[in-house]
Order: sequence, then C-alpha cells, then structure tokens
Amino acid sequence: MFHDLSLLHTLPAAVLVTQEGAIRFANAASMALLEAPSTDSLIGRLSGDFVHPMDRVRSTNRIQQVAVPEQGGRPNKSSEFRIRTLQGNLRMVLISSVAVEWNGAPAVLMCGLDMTHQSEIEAQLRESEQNFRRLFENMQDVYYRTDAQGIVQHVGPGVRRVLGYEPHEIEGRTAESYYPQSTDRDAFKAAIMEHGEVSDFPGQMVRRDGTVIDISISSHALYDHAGNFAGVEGIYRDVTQRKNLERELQRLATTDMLTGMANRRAFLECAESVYAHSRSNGEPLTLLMLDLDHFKSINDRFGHLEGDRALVAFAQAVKNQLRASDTVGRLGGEEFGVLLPLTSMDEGLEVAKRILHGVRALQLSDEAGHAYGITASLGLSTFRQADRSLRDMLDRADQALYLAKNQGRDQIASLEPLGEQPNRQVAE
Ligand SMILES: Nc1nc2c(ncn2[C@@H]2O[C@H](COP(=O)(O)OP(=O)(O)OP(=O)(O)O)[C@@H](O)[C@H]2O)c(=O)[nH]1
Repeated sequence: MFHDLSLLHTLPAAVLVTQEGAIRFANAASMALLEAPSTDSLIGRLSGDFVHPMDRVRSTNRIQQVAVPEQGGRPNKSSEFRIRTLQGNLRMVLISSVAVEWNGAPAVLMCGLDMTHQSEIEAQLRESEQNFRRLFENMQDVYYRTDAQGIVQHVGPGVRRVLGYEPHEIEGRTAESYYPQSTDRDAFKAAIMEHGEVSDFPGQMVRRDGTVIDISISSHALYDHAGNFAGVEGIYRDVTQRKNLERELQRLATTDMLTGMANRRAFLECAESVYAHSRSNGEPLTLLMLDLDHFKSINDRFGHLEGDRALVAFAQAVKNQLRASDTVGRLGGEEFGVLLPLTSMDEGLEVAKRILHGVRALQLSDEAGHAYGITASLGLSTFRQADRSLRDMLDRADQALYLAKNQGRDQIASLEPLGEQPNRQVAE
C-alpha cells in the first residue's frame, strides 16, 4: 500500500498516518495545516497532542473505532475538531479516518480539511442570523404573509404585542377575522390588486381583548412564476396613539373651546355638504343666524368671565332645541349658526321660536348673586331654487338678523314672508 507517496504529497487535503497514536507519515498539506517546518518535526509525535483538550477524548474514541472489525475498513464519518498548530494557532479541521496497513502493521490514516475559514463564515452567518432574529422579534411592526385566499401563512412575533395573539393562533386563519369592518379589508384588497402595493394604508383591527386599534399597512402583492396573484406580504403597525393625537388635533381645530360647538370653519364646512345634499335631493333646508342681544353690556356689568358663562348657557339653550341631525356652530363672538336639514320654513320658524323662548327662560346670576336674563335675535332663511350657493342663504339670514336687531331685538326676522306679511318680525 502507498507505494507512490508522492501522490499523497500532492493532495490538497492533509494526510497523516499514525501507528499506536504516533505520526508515521505527514504529507505536505498536513505540514502546512499544522504549521510544521519539516516532516521531522511531526514524525514520531502523538497526533493527539495536536487536538484541542476539549476534543481529545472524542478524537481518541473515533480512532479506536475505525479499527474494529464491524467498521469493515471503511472510513468513519467526518467530524470537526479543534487543532492547535506547532505555532500555537487554533484551526478547525474536518477529519475522517480509516484503518490501513503501514509497513505491514495496522495503522490509521487521517484525512483533514481546514475548515477554519468556513467556520468563521458560519459564525458570522450565525451572528447575523441572530441579529436578524433579535430585530425581527423586537420589531414594532408585524410582518405577515398571506396566500391568494387571504389565509395567513406567516406572521411575526410582533403580533403578540400588537394584537395579543401568539403567531400560531393567527397562522392558518384568514386575515379578515381581525378586521372589525369588512369595508376596510375590501378597500385594502382593491388597492393591492390595483397598484400591486400599498404604503401607510389606514385600517382598524380587533385585539384579542376586543379593543379596536388603528393600524397602518405597507404591503405588496406576491405573484407566482406564471404571474398569478399568490398572496400579500408586508407589515402593519399599531398607530392608535398617532391616530388619537390626530383626532384630538382635529377636534381642537374644529371645536370652539368655550361652548364645545363646531367653530366657524367646521360649521361652514359641514353646512356646505348639508346644503349640497339637500339641493341635489330637492329637500327643504332652513338656516338660522343667532346673536345674543346687548351682550357687551353683560360683559360690562358682570365681567368677561360671567359673559363667558352666559355664552355657554346660551349655546346649551340653543342645542336643547335641536335634533342630532341639525348642524350648529359658533360663527364668532356671540353669533351662532344653525342649519336644519329636511326642515321647511314653517318648521324652521317653530324651532326658532322655541330657541327664542328657551333663551328668555334662562335664569342667570353672576358670582355675587345678581340675577339677569338674556335674549337673542334670530335671522331665518330657507333654501331657494335660484340660490347659487350656501352663501346666498347665509347672506339672507345675515340680513334678516340685522333686521331683527333693528326692529328691537328678541325676535325672529326673515326676508321670506313669515306668516301673512313679508319681513314680519316674530317676537312671541
Ligand atoms: N365674555 C365674552 N365676550 C365676548 C366673547 N366674544 C365676543 N365677546 C364680546 O361680545 C360683545 C359683542 O358686542 P357687540 O357686537 O357690540 O354686540 P352686542 O353688545 O351683543 O349688541 P347687539 O348685538 O347689537 O345686540 C363684545 O363686547 C365682545 O367683546 C367671548 O368669547 N366671551
């Protein structure tokens, strides 16, 4: 055996032959691997001396086992060992051994491949995998993937925090189950099918405990090799806090802080859409403009704070006479607007009278106990076919209010004929 040892020397794998543990032959690659300056520095030494102490027992056992008859002269399965070179460097070597005969006596031939570089790459891969895992586990967003039928194939661990479910409880179910409104899901589906992707798409989801949260989804469609829709992949995040903040900002921007009513901008915005709806449906619509009488004198007599309280009481007295479908807002100062949809002039007049009476009936007193009352003037206008816009109704109500003030206050006026006489004041 091994008549031509030069062949072994040319092998890129390290080859050692040992007898009773001592090295009898070392090829060029094994010298390079063990950083041996010459063959002599290896011959006669115990191969086990080069094995890391932690791996030594395993190494010895494996070498003994290759010689047992059951092994049948086959090499054992390769396994990794830590090897220390003559220079003291550590190497990771993949070694396989086989029982051979060397100079007529039993020997073991070991073949080793230097895996140090490989192991380093693996360690780096492991580390980057661990980093990725950590990132994935701690991600604020929930990663998800569904198939073409909307069944969740995979969902990230972030779902525990966001929805309160374990990933396995969600996987295998349709994503629809977590949408409180099917319209949300339908809108999302339509957008994905149309554009292939969506970014920051708004929606809502129900948590395990039943609470509804606002979410934002960024996803893209998946397609199979044939170009068929195969599902959706993306992330969603809990944006409830942000949405609450936005809602609060919206509320602040549209509400009059003193009375809690819609402010001028919000009132006019809402009135525009009510007007458009009434106009296109041919429905009656009545508008009231209200203004507190001699309000300046209340401020002057009782102070600004008491003036504020009177405004709040007035606003409440107005609201008390309205339906939920009516629109009311503070247009500024002590002037208010009320839009009454599906309300004819006569019906509107009845509401206006009730408001007038309600305001008169208010019994107010300042902090010192001085009692006082308030009255208001109301201007009324109704929708006319010839109107070009809401502005026309607003202008007529404004002029009517001016009329009511001029005619002595505490009354209702309109440019429309109220009762039998045109522009009649109504002060009941
Ligand atoms: N306390 C208080 N006063 C306000 C507020 N907004 C406006 N005003 C006061 O309301 C008063 C309105 O005065 P005027 O426009 O002269 O009207 P008026 O005194 O009500 O008289 P007529 O409307 O002609 O009956 C002013 O003195 C404003 O300072 C407010 O939010 N709080």
